Amino acid sequence: MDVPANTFKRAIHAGRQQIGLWSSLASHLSVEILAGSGFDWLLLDTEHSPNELPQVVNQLHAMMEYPATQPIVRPPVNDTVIIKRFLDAGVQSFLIPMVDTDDQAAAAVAATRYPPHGMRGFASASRASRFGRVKDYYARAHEEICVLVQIESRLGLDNLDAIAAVPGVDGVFIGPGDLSAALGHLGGQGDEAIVALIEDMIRRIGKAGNRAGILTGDEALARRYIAAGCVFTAVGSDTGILARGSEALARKFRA
Ligand SMILES: O=C(O)C(=O)C[C@H](O)[C@@H](O)CO
Repeated sequence: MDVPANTFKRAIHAGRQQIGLWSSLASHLSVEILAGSGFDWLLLDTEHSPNELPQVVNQLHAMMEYPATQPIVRPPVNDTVIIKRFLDAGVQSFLIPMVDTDDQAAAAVAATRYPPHGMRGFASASRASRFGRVKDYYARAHEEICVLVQIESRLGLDNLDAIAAVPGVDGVFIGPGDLSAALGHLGGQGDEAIVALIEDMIRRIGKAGNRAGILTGDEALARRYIAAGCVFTAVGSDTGILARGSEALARKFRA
């Protein structure tokens, strides 16, 4: 058995646009429904969602029938122990929140590497190695692990170029909500000043030889960011689709 291929990592390194969706419902059933919808990736959020490791394992199982849609897990924090547990559970792509410096980005990469290249703890037979059935797992696991880091603070913005240059960082995601809040535009992800800044950040990430990502539920903004060079683009969320879609249906039958 081979190390499972990370088609998302390979696609963004090849510059192929990857369209994704945010999943915060913490449900393996909703994840299974979304995995068959045609997205390239699903973000399984454990930062802003009551979503814990056992549930994420069930969500990974639910996605296995749809290999064209790749899971990306966002841990609640940039923490070696938490990342280790998700790695052992079989997570191969991470979105690490609130990365402010190149050192923090390097620490996130190191958390996914076995010694001597990092400090990932050794598990003899975890789901990641398919319980020992992937024979060269320890030597090759890093090839199929994708580390995406989030810039979403003023300090992160100041350190953008240094963060984008960190070896092992496969992508730089811009967190529009937290970044706009940090810059005095709380709730203003769509303010033109913020949109223009994000477009410039996307271009800077590309110039640094890295790959930019973003989340926006606004179709026009998503297309602007893709035009600016965004490579992995989340275009909505399960909670948003459910809330707005159910409201629209209810309104159809209200007097
Ligand atoms: O800062 C942001 O915006 C993000 O990182 C995305 C949000 O956390 C996500 O919950 C969508 O609102």
